[in-house]
Amino acid sequence: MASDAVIPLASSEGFPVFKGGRIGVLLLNLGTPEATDYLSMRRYLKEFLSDRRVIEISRLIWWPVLNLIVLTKRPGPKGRDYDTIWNKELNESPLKTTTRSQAEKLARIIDEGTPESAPLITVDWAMRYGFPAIRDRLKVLQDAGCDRILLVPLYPQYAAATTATACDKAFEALMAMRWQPTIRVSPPYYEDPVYIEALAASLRQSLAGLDFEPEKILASFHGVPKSYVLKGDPYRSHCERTHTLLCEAMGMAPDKLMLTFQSRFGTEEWLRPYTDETVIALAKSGIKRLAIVTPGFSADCLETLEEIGEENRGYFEENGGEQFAAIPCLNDSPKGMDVISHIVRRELRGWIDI
Ligand SMILES: C=CC1=C(C)c2cc3[nH]c(cc4nc(cc5[nH]c(cc1n2)c(C)c5CCC(=O)O)C(CCC(=O)O)=C4C)c(C)c3C=C
Ligand SMILES: [Fe+2]
Ligand SMILES: [Fe+2]
Repeated sequence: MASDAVIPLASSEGFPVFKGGRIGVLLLNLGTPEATDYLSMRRYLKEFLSDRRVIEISRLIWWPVLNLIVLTKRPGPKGRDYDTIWNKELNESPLKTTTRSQAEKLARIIDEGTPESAPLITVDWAMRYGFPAIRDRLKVLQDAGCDRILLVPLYPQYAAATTATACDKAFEALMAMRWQPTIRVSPPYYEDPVYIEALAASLRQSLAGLDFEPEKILASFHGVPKSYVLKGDPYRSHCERTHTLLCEAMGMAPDKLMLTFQSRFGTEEWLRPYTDETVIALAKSGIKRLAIVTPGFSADCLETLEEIGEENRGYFEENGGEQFAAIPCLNDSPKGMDVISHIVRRELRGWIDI
């Protein structure tokens, strides 16, 4: 997507010609393995779980646990989980396919909506872990003449383990640059009316397409250890706010559209209520029809397609539940693209009005 068109800056003889005048928009997401085999999975998990923003416990304790236990035991079974959701056509994970498509569609929206300013904007995408690497795509944008870059972390709710680490990685790359592009970072959008309306519209549409009416709906967000929030991470408050606004937009009480947290890792206590325990408790209490929506994920991924769509479906059915639906994320749907393009347009203001 990076265009070759650059704007050379005038330069006296004997000095380099600089390229500038363009604006880059870099969509950022978490990252994903390159393949599902043991070594690819190990490489991905090693990078991910070596991040101090993700695992905050002392390195003295974590290093042996990671290298001797986690990276020995986890790559195999997790690779098999990824196998069940893998995009076989493109031979990549769904997170990559969707993030690329979001960037391509955003470029088209900018192109079609604003023909005069569009040639000045280059849209690209990168992953915090794995590829395309943030450092490499920043370089591509700079080489394309982008002297101003908007970073767009695709996390509606801020967490140090996601948003901050993506920014850290971008600023780490900037540390090595003599001529740094000017950087803006788009804020978390957990209460943005465009996001809430998109979630509500997508949930309404998905519910209308089901052949059953759920008795309960879970709004399941990725968890973090409770200690991270106690130390000052606003993540839980952001999730609560999204949940409250979604309940209002849907006209549903919070005990009908319930807030839960998924994807626990390790032995520490994570944010509660846990999604899996809630699913089991609801099934055991006689609930027969359940739907789960995952508003914290901008794109479907392992955590939604496999953990919710397969694992939690299994828990529900094994414990007496009968009908289950995993509601798709906003992804690159028209509503999903409304959210991303709305944020990008707003955050570019002052640089360029599109
Ligand atoms: C162990 C600590 C982890 C924290 C803290 C954490 C926070 C966090 N993660 C996401 C979004 C995603 N996580 C994904 C996968 C995933 N997450 C962890 C661990 C933590 N996440 C691991 C080890 C994995 C890999 C799979 C596994 O081994 O279980 C994904 C999916 C990526 C994909 O390829 O599909 C996403 C997305 C958020 C939003 C978040 C904190 C708010
Ligand atoms: Fe995660
Ligand atoms: Fe998971």
